[in-house]
Amino acid sequence: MGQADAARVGAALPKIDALEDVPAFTDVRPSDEQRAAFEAFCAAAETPGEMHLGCVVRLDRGFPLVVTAERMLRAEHAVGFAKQDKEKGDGLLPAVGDWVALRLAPGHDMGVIERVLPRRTVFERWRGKNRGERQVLCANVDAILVVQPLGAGEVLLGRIARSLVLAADCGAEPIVVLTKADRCSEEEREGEVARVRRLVGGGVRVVVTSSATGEGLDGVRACVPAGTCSMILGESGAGKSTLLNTLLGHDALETGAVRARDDAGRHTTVARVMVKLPGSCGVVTDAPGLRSLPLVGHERGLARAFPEIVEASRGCRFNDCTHTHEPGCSVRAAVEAGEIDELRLEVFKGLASEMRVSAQSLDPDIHL
Ligand SMILES: Nc1nc2c(ncn2[C@@H]2O[C@H](COP(=O)(O)OP(=O)(O)OP(=O)(O)O)[C@@H](O)[C@H]2O)c(=O)[nH]1
Ligand SMILES: [Zn+2]
Repeated sequence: MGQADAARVGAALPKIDALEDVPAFTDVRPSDEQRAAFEAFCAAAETPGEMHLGCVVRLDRGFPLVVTAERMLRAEHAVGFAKQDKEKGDGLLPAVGDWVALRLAPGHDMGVIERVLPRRTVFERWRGKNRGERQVLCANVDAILVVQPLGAGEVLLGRIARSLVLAADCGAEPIVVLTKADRCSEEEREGEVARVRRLVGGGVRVVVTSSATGEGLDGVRACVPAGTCSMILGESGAGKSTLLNTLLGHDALETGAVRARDDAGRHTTVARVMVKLPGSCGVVTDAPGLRSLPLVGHERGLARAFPEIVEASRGCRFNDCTHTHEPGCSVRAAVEAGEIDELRLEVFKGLASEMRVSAQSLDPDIHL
C-alpha cells in the first residue's frame, strides 16, 4: 500500500487522540535481545536516523498502531512484507505485542514497519484446516488468561485444557479465570472450582471473578503485574470484555454487542487491542471470541500441560498407545495405582486423538 492509499484507509480508523487506555512505551518492555536486534538492524540501515524502536499496541482492520519512546502513530508495512507474506503465510506480519523497527521519514505522519524483531513468545492459532495457515493473535505474551463462565452448566474442561496446551506450547503461563461467579450458588461454585483444579493441577492459578460484584478482580490484577503482557482468551460471551471494562473502570470495549460482519456473515472483532490496566498493572490484549482453537502439532504443549501422562506413556508397550484398550499400557496402570488422575487422562486422550487426526490431514509442506 502506498502512502496515499494508506492515508485514505487511515482516515477511516479511530482517531488516535480519541483512543483510551493505550499502553505507553514504558508499559511494554522490549527484551535485551529485541533491543540488540533493533540496534543491529539500524546499524545496517540506509537511514538509521529515521529508525525508531516501537511496539504494535493495536490493529484496527489490520492497520497497526505503534508506540515509540516519543509518540504514538499509525504505520503501514514495508513493501517487502507483501512478498514475505506470500512465501511464508502471515506469521511474519506484525501482530499486537510485536516489537518492530519503524521508519519515520521527515514530514510523514505515518511510519513504515521495516522489520518485526524476534519474538520472545508467540500465540498463534491454526485456521483454514489443512491449508496450514497460522494467525498470530499476540506476540511477546507472558500469560494467557483462560476465561470460562460459571453459572452456565458445567465448566467446559476440554476447552480449558485445550487453552492450557496452547499456552504451554507458546511458553506463556496459563491462568484460569472463572467469570460470572454471581450467577451460581455457593455449592455449584465449589464443585466447579474443584473440578477445574483437579484438571489443571496445583501449578496453575485459578481465579474466580464476578464483574457484577467485583469479586476476584484484585486476583486478576495480581496476575498481570507491571511490565507484563497477558492475553485474554475465551469464547464469545464468556465475559472477557466485561471483565476488561470492569478492570479499566469504564466501557472501553464492546460487550455482547453486535459487531461488524465479515464476508461470510459472521460476527468478527475488527480491532485487536492492547490496553493498559490502571495502577501498577501491565497490559492485556483482547482477542476476539474464537470459534475454534484447533490443535495441530502442539505435542510440546501437550507434554508440558500433562507431564505425568507423557512421562508414564514412555513405559507403554506400543509407541502409539492410545491408553484406551492396549495391553501393557503404563498410563492406565498408573491410573489404577492412583498415580494419575483419571479426569486428566480422559481430557488428555481427547486432545491427543484430535492431534493425531489433524497431523494426518496436514500438508507435509507446512513443516518446512
Ligand atoms: N451476571 C454476570 N454477567 C456477566 C458477567 N460478566 C459478563 N456478563 C454478561 O455476559 C455477557 C457476555 O459478556 P461479554 O463481556 O460481552 O463477553 P465476551 O467474552 O467479551 O464476548 P465476545 O466479546 O463476544 O468475545 C454480557 O451480557 C455480560 O453482561 C458477570 O460477572 N456476571
Ligand atoms: Zn498406554
